[in-house]
Amino acid sequence: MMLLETKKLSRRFGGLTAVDGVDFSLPEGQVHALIGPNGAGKSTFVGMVSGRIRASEGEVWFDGKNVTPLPAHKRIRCGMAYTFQITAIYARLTLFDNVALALGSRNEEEVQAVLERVGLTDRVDQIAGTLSYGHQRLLEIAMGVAQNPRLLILDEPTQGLAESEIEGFKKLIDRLKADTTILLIEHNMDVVMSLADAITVLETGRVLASGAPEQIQTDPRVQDAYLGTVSC
Ligand SMILES: Nc1ncnc2c1ncn2[C@@H]1O[C@H](COP(=O)(O)OP(=O)(O)OP(=O)(O)O)[C@@H](O)[C@H]1O
Repeated sequence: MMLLETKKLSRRFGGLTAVDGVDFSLPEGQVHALIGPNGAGKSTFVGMVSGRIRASEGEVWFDGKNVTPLPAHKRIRCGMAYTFQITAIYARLTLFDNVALALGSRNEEEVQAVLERVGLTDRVDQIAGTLSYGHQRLLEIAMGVAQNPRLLILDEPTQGLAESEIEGFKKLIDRLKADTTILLIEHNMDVVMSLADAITVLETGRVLASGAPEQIQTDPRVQDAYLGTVSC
């Protein structure tokens, strides 16, 4: 069954159509990467999926229900979680408090179990703002997985990470995908190719191509528009 579907989803900002009639489906259990050049509409698309941005037209279906009219907090209750391009942690609070807030519980075992999933257990009492940038991003993912989501949306999770942290991130996604369907906006093609079961390429708000990584990598339209490889 499809966990997430969008039907002719569009968003206009004044005269600009940022997302233009996107049909998209994501089966349960998949890691699906959304790629495309800057301004292609990726963040606007996931904003409409999560309910932070209102759709101009079209529908979002989640777990067999039309969630288009639901505000973001109700979609979270349905099982969606997301992290943003910019980190959204409580910088003055400890890791424990950050995760406890996301969990809605101060149960020590539960908080530790969440931190364990992202490999931050040894920093439970540290003030979040003093973490390295890479660790702050991991904490943010921890706050997303704390809700045990059916769908985890990650908007450019590796942006600003060091090479060594990116390797750790790939292992983290490998572990998380056993329990969670993942929609990943990502610019790093190495990360996309090693993690994604399927890829959708957006260009000027439209789906340029969608399919398995091998298919996308060799698609001449994608190479021309995005991957920058010369094709004959
Ligand atoms: N609130 C807004 N008001 C006006 N225009 C907007 C707004 N949000 C996005 N846009 C425009 O919509 C288009 C798509 O933007 P969006 O951020 O969704 O692209 P993106 O693919 O996520 O880009 P990037 O990779 O740079 O994050 C861009 O032309 C952008 O300038």
